[in-house]
Order: sequence, then C-alpha cells, then structure tokens
Amino acid sequence: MKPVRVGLCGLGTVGGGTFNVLTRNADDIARRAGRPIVIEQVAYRSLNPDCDITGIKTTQDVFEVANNPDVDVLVELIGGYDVARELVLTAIENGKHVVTANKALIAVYGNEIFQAAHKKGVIVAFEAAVAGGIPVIKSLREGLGANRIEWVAGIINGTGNYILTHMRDEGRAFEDVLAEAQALGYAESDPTFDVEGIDAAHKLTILASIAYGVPLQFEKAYTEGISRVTAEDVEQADNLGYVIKHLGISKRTEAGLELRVHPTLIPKERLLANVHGVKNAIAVMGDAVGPTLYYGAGAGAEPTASAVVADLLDVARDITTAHHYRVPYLAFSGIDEDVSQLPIMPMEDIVTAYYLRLLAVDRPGVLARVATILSEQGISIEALIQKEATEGELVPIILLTHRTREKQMNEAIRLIESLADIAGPLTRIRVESLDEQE
Ligand SMILES: NC(=O)C1=CN([C@@H]2O[C@H](COP(=O)(O)OP(=O)(O)OC[C@H]3O[C@@H](n4cnc5c(N)ncnc54)[C@H](O)[C@@H]3O)[C@@H](O)[C@H]2O)C=CC1
Ligand SMILES: N[C@@H](CC=O)C(=O)O
Ligand code: NA
Repeated sequence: MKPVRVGLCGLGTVGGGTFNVLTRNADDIARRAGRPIVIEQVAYRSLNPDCDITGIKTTQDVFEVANNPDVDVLVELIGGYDVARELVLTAIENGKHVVTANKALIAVYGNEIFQAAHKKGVIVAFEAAVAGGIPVIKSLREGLGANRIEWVAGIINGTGNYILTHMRDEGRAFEDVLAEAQALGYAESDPTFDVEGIDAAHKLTILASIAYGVPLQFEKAYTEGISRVTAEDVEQADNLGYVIKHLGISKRTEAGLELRVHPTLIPKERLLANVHGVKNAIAVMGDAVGPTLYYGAGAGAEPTASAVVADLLDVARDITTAHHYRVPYLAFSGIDEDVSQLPIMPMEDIVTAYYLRLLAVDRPGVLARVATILSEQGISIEALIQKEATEGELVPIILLTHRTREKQMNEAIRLIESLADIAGPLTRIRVESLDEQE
C-alpha cells in the first residue's frame, strides 16, 4: 500500500527522537498502520548528531515542507508561537494533516487552527503536547467518552517536577537542577515557561477543553510558578504530612470551571505525591468510571516521540480507512456548535485550604492578632506550628487552614501583612486533598 509521507520540521530534542523512533521501529509501525510511514523531507537549522539523515531530502526552510506536494503529514516540532502558527496554517491550507507537540501553539491558537483544519477536512493531532509520552489526550477524548468529567488534576510539567524532586532529595540549588533538566532536553527553550507555570497552564487549558467541551481559553488560566517555594516550605509541609507539587487543576463547579496552576500541598499518601523526577501523572475523575490515573514520562526525546508517532499512526489509519477525522479535535463534535459556554471562574471564587508561612517579631500577642484576622474573614485554622526564633528576633509561624474562598484569604493576607509585627510578604500555598484513590 502507498506509504504515508512525513515532512519533519525541527530536528531538536523531540524532532530527533521522532526521527529515530520512526526509523528504528518502521516495520512494526507499518504493520500497525497498514502501510509504511516514511520520512519524505526534514527541515532543520542545525544537524542533530543522534540522527543519520543520509539519503533523506533536507531543507533549511520549513515552509518548503508545508508546500511540498509529496508530503502528506507535516510534523511541527520547531516550537514557539508565530512561525509555528503560520507553518501549520500553511500546511492545512495545502491540504496536509498536521501532528504537533507544541502546547503553546494549541493553547493559544488552537481554536483558529481547528477551524481551518475542519474547513479543509484534515487532521491536527497533538498528543505529545500534553504530558509528553502519556496517552492522556487519547484517554480523555476516547477512553473516557462515556463520562461527565468532574475534575482533572496533575503534574504536567516534567522540568518543574524534576527540579522539586532533586531540590528536596539532594538539597541541590534550584539553578543547578534547572541546568541539568535543560541539558537532558526537558525544558522549554525559555525555561521560565516551565518554572513559572506557563507551560503547565498551556497543557491544562488543552485538557480542560477536551474534558468539558469548552473553547481553549489560556488567557483565563491562573498561573503561579515554583520559584518562590523554599526548602523551609518543603520541610514544614513534610512535618504536616504533605508534599509540595506543582499542579494543574481544573474542576467543574456550579459557578463554572476552575482553571489553575500553582504549587500545592497534597497529602503524602496520595499517588500524585509520589510522582518524582521528569515523570508526570494526571488524575481524572469521571462520574461513571470514578478516579483514574495516567502516569509516565512527561518530557524527553523518545518518550515524547512515542506520542508524536502514535499520532502519525492515527493519521495513517484514518487515511487507510478513508475516515474524515473520526475523533473531533477537542473531543466534542462540531467546531462551533456543541461547544459549552461553561465560564472559567475567577481565581477569587476558588474554594480551597491553605498553608501559610509568616515571619513574626517574637512578641506576645502576634499570634492572637493573626488568628483574629483569620477568624474575622471566616477562616478556621486546622494546624499551627510556631518555631523557635531562628532569624534574629523573627519567628516562623506555619498555619494550615480549613477550606475557604480565595477572596477571603486574599483579604486576610493583606491584613496580616500590614501588621507591624509581621515581616515581609507571607508565603501562601494552596492545599488539595485529591481523592484520586477513592
Ligand atoms: N523537549 C520535550 O521534552 C518536549 C517538548 N515538547 C514541545 O516540542 C516542541 C519542540 O521542542 P524541543 O524538541 O524540546 O525543542 P528543541 O529546541 O530541542 O528543538 C527545536 C528545533 O527546531 C529548530 N527550529 C526552530 N525554528 C526553526 C525554523 N524556523 N526552521 C527550522 N528549524 C527550526 C531549532 O533549531 C531546534 O533544533 C516544542 O513545541 C516543545 O514545547 C513537547 C513535549 C515534550
Ligand atoms: N518543558 C516541558 C516539556 C514537555 O512538555 C516539560 O518539562 O514538561
Ligand atoms: Na501525551
């Protein structure tokens, strides 16, 4: 049978991995696809020493691939927003299917891209864009199709989890571990995307759209990174029975959808608390199936390539069976119709528990003043640790609260920070109990 011809754009970490997996496993892939999947052309800026591209047509210009009539599927692995958007739209305009690992592109321009693809009747597949090699998009879009999804929560940035794990286990400095994650090919070209939660917010935006059938709304996601989490917070969380993880959380509530990324205290016994290094895990709660968990490598050359090549297989199978994209881009049918208008909730309306760490002058009555402020905002305290003074006359106070509205907590924090006895901004980390095992 006629092969499916791939135009590979970008030969970096994921491009190189994709090239190698596709060529190494070509026979098995052809048997699964019902036809060979061959690399017709590669566009790259610099050669990847791990790839032997002898005999393959190459170019420095990615648009040559998008305009090449011998290419059936364009694989976009150059990353970034603008050139990638133009490249993908050009390929679609030319009737080519597209496979991409670019979550920034899908989260920000996905609505426009799917419209264009729908018009042309081509596939845009992006399994590698969320949680690397874990087939979470396929699971959510297809395997859980019978369910009303209640919530999705997970560790969806490998670099951030790698940093938190190695800082905690080896006491290493943030910058040192970040440099290692970059060398291993896990980080984005701008690593602040990983560290500040932007990459996780891109992925959460995509997961939420697929889970609830809402348009992609990255601009409404609340995003907070891990750069302010200290070794002290990690230790105090541990004393209280929690682990700090950087989570993406999206819940369906009566008021709308929560869409938030931030460091989170989770009970040590939860499965998510035990996901370490570059591994990702996403818990999904469906009304029929109950809690489910998807775990694996969230970044890296071949784990991510595994998802890219699986998407190529889907494309090949759809071409072979002459289907017109069997599964809708964001899981719900139609492109405008059937999209739910469930609102994304403002962060101030979120209800959750909180860990607070403050530094107070060691004088009688400070704790009572803090407790009064919390109580006046209707916030009750679940646990309290007051440590011996360690920093001159400043004494750390750790508080764990019961669930309360973010708006009340913001007001309480503002009032506590304005007390003369309190030094500097306090640390606030949200707490989730995440019943993913029940
Ligand atoms: N590294 C990882 O573990 C994962 C990355 N991704 C996504 O995959 C995409 C690629 O990421 P990486 O492979 O890590 O990046 P990378 O920086 O290793 O590779 C990108 C390659 O594209 C090339 N490139 C950029 N613009 C180009 C252009 N105009 N023409 C030709 N070549 C061009 C660069 O020279 C580079 O070799 C990104 O969208 C990223 O977010 C997704 C999941 C995991
Ligand atoms: N930089 C990302 C790569 C995969 O999406 C991460 O670290 O998770
Ligand atoms: Na994936």
